[in-house]
Amino acid sequence: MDHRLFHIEGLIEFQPRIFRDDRGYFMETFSMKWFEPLGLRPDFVQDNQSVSKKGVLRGLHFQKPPHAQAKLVRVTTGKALDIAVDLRKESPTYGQHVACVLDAERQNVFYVPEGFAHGFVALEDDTTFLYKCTDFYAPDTEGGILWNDPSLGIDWGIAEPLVSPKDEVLPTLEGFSSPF
Ligand SMILES: Cc1cn([C@H]2C[C@H](O)[C@@H](COP(=O)(O)OP(=O)(O)O[C@H]3O[C@H](C)C(=O)[C@H](O)[C@H]3O)O2)c(=O)[nH]c1=O
Repeated sequence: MDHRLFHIEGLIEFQPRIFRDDRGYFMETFSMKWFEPLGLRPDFVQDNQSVSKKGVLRGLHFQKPPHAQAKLVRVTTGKALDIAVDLRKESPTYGQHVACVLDAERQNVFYVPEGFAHGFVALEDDTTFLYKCTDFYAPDTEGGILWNDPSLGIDWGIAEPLVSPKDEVLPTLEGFSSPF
């Protein structure tokens, strides 16, 4: 299992091995063996799936403690630009982000620990986004950051994404008090 770390501590991109043959392909899409050598053992309790048209942007979301979620995200059809923003108050990279392109060709997988706002924009139609979460859905604890907050400096690669009304009114980082 190849993996890549980033300048923001805790974020990991995994590249599972894809066994292709004349039938198609086989791959392991998650294994705790990816995490144990890194000293991690995330307790995933819920799987989610969404399908998005090209240009749909979902995020930047998080759940507040005690229902904060670490996520393991991947794309099984289409392509997405995935974004994780560090909201850990004590982190030297607070407010910084990592962008990771997820696509059905590479079948790469991105791990986002607790303490991050997470979102993605679909770069192709019918982008199927799957993710494992380490806590259950807790709508009363949902929070978020505005996707185009200038202070984040995120290049989403799409000028006018399709954003839900709920996401369009999320707060900017300025004046935001992180719960992490
Ligand atoms: C997240 C979630 C939602 N729902 C229901 C609530 C709504 O009636 C409906 C759509 O929810 P929402 O518009 O919040 O879906 P997204 O905008 O894709 O939200 C996700 O967007 C970004 C990418 C994330 O990382 C989060 O996991 C998640 O917030 O599904 C559930 O029943 N369970 C859930 O875990």
